[in-house]
Amino acid sequence: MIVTIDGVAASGKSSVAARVARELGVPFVSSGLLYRGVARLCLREHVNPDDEDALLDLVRRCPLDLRPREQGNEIWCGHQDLTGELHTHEVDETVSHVAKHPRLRDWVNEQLRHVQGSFVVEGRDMGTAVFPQANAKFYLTASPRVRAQRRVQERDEDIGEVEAALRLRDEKDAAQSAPARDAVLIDTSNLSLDDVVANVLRAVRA
Ligand SMILES: Nc1ncnc2c1ncn2[C@@H]1O[C@H](COP(=O)(O)OP(=O)(O)O)[C@@H](O)[C@H]1O
Ligand SMILES: Nc1ccn([C@@H]2O[C@H](COP(=O)(O)OP(=O)(O)O)[C@@H](O)[C@H]2O)c(=O)n1
Repeated sequence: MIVTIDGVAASGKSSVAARVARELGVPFVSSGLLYRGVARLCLREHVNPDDEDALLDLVRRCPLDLRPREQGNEIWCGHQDLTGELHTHEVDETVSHVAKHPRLRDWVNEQLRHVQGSFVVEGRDMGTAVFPQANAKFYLTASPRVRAQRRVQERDEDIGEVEAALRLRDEKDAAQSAPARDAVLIDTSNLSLDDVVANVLRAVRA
């Protein structure tokens, strides 16, 4: 069984995916971490994120390994764990540049299609481009203000700046962020995490 949870930045995708996967007893997979991993490598190796050929060369030289773990996904590059370096301001600013290239997206999607068995997968285009055959699909949204409030609880940053950055990333990610026609849309603005998880599980089990 494959369950896809797509949605805009900070709408709750990874938190919901982790909880739903635990309830179903299956792994969860965070596709955004592969894009974040490429962005991290770009920054480290001083590669231009707008140069698709250079990005493809980079992932050939430093292949990234996405490891689904119950407590959270990990990204490794050879023997190096990059997981702790993926949610920085710099990576947030770079990642949408990396994610706009079709051949780089094909490379990411190929990694994701290697995942076997049942799983919950979250991102932007999991229910559309990558797993159109999924058994259940969800698309999470929330107002930019609410999403910014949730982010500042995790990181000590200015709420206005966080909201502006989220809106900008939504714009840059718009091309790959359309909900699947058969996805259940959930506006999480006025829902608790428990409510969202309960809604998703109810629909999956129906
Ligand atoms: N419905 C919700 N109500 C309250 N807080 C939530 C809700 N959904 C997510 N959160 C919190 O918002 C933050 C961002 O959620 P996260 O799962 O990281 O979003 P995404 O994966 O979409 O970026 C997390 O701290 C999470 O606990
Ligand atoms: N399936 C996906 C997942 C992420 N992404 C890109 O990767 C970035 C980071 O995704 P993420 O899911 O880790 O980010 P948040 O939504 O958690 O902020 C997004 O802003 C997109 O640019 C994508 O294009 N397609």
